Amino acid sequence: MSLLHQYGWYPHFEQHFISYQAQGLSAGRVTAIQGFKHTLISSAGPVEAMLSGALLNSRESWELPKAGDWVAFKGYEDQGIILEVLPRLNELSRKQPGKSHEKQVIAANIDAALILQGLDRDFNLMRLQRYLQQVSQCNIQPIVILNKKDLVDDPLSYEQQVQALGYQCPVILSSALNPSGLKEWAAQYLLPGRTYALLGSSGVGKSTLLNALLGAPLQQEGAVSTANSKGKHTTTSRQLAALPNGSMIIDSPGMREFGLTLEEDAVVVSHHPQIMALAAQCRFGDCTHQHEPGCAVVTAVKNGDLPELVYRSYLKLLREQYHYQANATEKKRVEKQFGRISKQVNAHRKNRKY
Ligand SMILES: Nc1nc2c(ncn2[C@@H]2O[C@H](COP(=O)(O)OP(=O)(O)OP(=O)(O)O)[C@@H](O)[C@H]2O)c(=O)[nH]1
Ligand SMILES: [Zn+2]
Repeated sequence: MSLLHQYGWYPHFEQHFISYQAQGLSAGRVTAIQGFKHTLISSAGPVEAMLSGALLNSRESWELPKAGDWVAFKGYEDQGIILEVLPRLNELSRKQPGKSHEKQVIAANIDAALILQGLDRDFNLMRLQRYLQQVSQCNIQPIVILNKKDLVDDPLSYEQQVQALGYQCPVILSSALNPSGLKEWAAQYLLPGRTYALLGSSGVGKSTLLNALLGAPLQQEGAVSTANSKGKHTTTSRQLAALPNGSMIIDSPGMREFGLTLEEDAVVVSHHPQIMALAAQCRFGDCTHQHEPGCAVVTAVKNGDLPELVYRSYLKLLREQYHYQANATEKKRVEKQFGRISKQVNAHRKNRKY
């Protein structure tokens, strides 16, 4: 297998690359970015590349190469100039914090996202659900990893709580401190030639996990710079790391700041399987599942058929979405409505005494 195929060179990229190949360009995948320096892996091995001026000046920042992107570049020995980014299969993106219109792409061409939570104080179903929704919206398959299982007596109960959310995704109980257990689930879920994004709050064990999977601490690729008389370390860390079994994990700094904000045009409801299934039975096709008569979602919450947590999380996401989109008057109306719904749910809960 060629080096490119080992790094996830799917037919999709191959097809889009044909015209660039005719122009004498090479293909490479971005494994790390530091400032202007892009480290690529190409069929001839690693290449240090810069963006061409034309690319840099003609594109929005989210269109520029990110970890995991495939690019067409002009090679000069082990250096290169990136001329184009090949169309992405998907992008792990979020809305740019503060800037309401710009999206921020953190990584590209991801087969699955490893969403880590620690079974210590970090465990939070509501937050987990937000990750699940965000990742699903990006068309990326989620895999939940409940790490630090060694810290609790009943790890299975946590797994069941996650399963109850209704996402059809693997839920793995893990301890990053136990390499043999780790290798067992990794062999099952991390496949050669596939790319995984590593997500999770600070301290959940991302580095510990990645190092254990690599079998050695992730090498800092920066060396003492000879060009710099101060001998300052350049600290380029690999952002896309190849594991010994041939799978790849993207653990970029951007991922660690992955705020879970929604895309502006995202339709919240369509990414929760349980709500989606119920919505088909709502009286109105455009039901927002808040105040509408004949809403199957609200009925299911009241009957206890839909976990209240799922519904609360849906309302919260919906409210956030309005927060980004709505003008001031609209916002007030929605806030009021949200207050009313929360009260209803609380009152209902009191009646049912749970
Ligand atoms: N008990 C236990 N501790 C763990 C496990 N995995 C990681 N830890 C510990 O949790 C702490 C944080 O782990 P890291 O791997 O640094 O977490 P991280 O997610 O990389 O954190 P950031 O770099 O801040 O994003 C370290 O002290 C680890 O030794 C686990 O499975 N069980
Ligand atoms: Zn409804």
